[in-house]
Amino acid sequence: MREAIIHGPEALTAGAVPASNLLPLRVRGLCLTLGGRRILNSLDLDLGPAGCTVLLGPNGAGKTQLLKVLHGLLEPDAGEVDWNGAVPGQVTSRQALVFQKPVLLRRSVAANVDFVLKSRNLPRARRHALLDHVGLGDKARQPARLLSGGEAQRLALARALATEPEVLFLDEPTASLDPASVNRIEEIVLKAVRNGTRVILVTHDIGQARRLADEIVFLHGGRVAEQAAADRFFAGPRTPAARAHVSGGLVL
Ligand SMILES: Nc1ncnc2c1ncn2[C@@H]1O[C@H](COP(=O)(O)OP(=O)(O)OP(=O)(O)O)[C@@H](O)[C@H]1O
Repeated sequence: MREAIIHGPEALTAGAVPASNLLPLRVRGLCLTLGGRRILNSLDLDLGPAGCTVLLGPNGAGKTQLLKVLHGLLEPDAGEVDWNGAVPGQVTSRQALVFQKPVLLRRSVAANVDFVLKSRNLPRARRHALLDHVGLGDKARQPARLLSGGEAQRLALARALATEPEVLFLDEPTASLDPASVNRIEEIVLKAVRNGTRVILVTHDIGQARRLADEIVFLHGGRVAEQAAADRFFAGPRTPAARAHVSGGLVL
């Protein structure tokens, strides 16, 4: 388990957010059908107030679709999503979602951040600190389309952090990045968690899950098959599907 969340001077310089009022999250009986197939099947989930929850599960388990439903981008067929008394559509602006393939404007790095700041009526002066925070301070004038994959992902994170989200959803933020880029992004994520942002992250990288997670949620068959503190989970998953997944086996 990582160290406790710090609300200290570092938090003030790196875009601290106050402890979220959006948690706890309570999900009951969530059902989602896409293309005639049941993706989420009476899924129940409870998330506590702080830290980093990592969603694990085989390809097609429904991790991305679950993030979209929690963030209010997809309407479920049935079930209840309760962000501490609010439905997803009411709280989308207090959350941010970063996709595996970041969606960036075909403008400069700086303009990408400015766009988000302006849309939220936040001071443009914050841009400098945000780009420094993600290690892109020297690339502000560069067109975003010329960034490497890791740099583009860090710009996407800067844009997400610019809104000071209470909840940050990250969908495979380091897929296909080299180890140095993975490290840099993990550092940014850890800082966000320390600063009080509630992080919900999808990954297939078991090492990353061990490094970042306070808690693991394992999805299988459209449901939460297992949920446990990360230490407990990695000491020995209790379900056969999670055991197979962690050990690299085929999950049926
Ligand atoms: N618009 C759609 N229409 C039909 N099926 C869809 C649609 N979007 C997603 N799906 C299906 O929903 C299932 C769950 O998709 P999802 O992307 O949530 O999986 P995942 O757990 O994130 O997988 P991966 O680990 O491969 O990213 C997949 O079988 C996918 O093909």
